[in-house]
Amino acid sequence: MQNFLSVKDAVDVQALVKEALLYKKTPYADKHLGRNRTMGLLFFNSSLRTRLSTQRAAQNLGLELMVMNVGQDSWGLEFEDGAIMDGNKAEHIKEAAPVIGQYCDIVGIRSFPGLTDREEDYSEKVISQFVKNTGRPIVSLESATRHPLQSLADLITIEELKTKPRPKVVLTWAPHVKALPQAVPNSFAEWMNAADVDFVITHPEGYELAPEFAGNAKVTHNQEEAFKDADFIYAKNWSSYTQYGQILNQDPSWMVTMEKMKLTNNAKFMHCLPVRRNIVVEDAVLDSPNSVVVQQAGNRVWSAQVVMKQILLSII
Ligand SMILES: CCC[C@H](NC(=O)CCC(=O)O)C(=O)O
Ligand SMILES: NC(=O)OP(=O)(O)O
Repeated sequence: MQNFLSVKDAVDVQALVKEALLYKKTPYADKHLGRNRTMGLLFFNSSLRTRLSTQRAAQNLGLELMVMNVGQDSWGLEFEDGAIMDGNKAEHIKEAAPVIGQYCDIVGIRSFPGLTDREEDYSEKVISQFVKNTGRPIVSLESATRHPLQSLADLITIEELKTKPRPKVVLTWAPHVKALPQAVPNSFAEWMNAADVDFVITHPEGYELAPEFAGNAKVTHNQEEAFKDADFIYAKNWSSYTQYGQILNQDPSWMVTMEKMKLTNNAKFMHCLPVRRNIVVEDAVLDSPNSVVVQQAGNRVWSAQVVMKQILLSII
């Protein structure tokens, strides 16, 4: 595995899930693998789960770690080719990336989209410049359009909790107070489309995901219809892709409630976190035994660990 940017970097998704579940039973089985190797984690944006789970996974593999908040701990970075750097950015990615590659054997990058220029965001300008200039394997810690470590953890959770060979999995849009990226739903959709599940996406009009991500999913604007007989409900807010970065709808009737969960087949409730209680989902659902958001977050360790193992095997 050269980089981990999307589901396309997972040669065998089911094998990756099985390896991750094995790590869950034997977390220190490969404690030697990362000896004398260093992983750098660069955050352009906030994080709790990704920051901590990736560090834990690295420790389980014997990797040394460096963590940096780009722009706060380090210099502001310029990504424009040919830029005349007379503003507030002191360093160009063409220097920063190869220098980071001098210190780290693997580099993780979190960089959210700007949500103003769709072409720029969907060209994955930031992470692709790190791939081009670092000279080391790059692991996405959530990029402008995807969050693969989250999606792998989501699939691990569904695999360990499903009660039938092909569960019905519903990705539902929910309201939010801010314009959020499409990265988590995009990524969840492409991993579900690569898995053996009955996948349904439900959202109000105007929130269609890019076709490359929605793939063959069934899409409906009728949330109650989507919830019927569902085995997993995955809630997430995202801003419009078609009217890029816009909040078109904050209709509270799309919030996930116990009443809606009663339409399902005793479904488990999933969310990547952080979640806005009583905006995205009501307290009663999150506080119910059907919420698996903490177990799901715990699986981020095994998701990161199995990916880092594959990357280490490609560089040793
Ligand atoms: C893992 C999710 C990260 C991010 N979430 C947020 O930015 C939520 C911020 C908020 O609720 O204020 C997102 O939606 O992509
Ligand atoms: N789900 C997730 O990636 O959480 P953080 O943004 O806290 O890392």
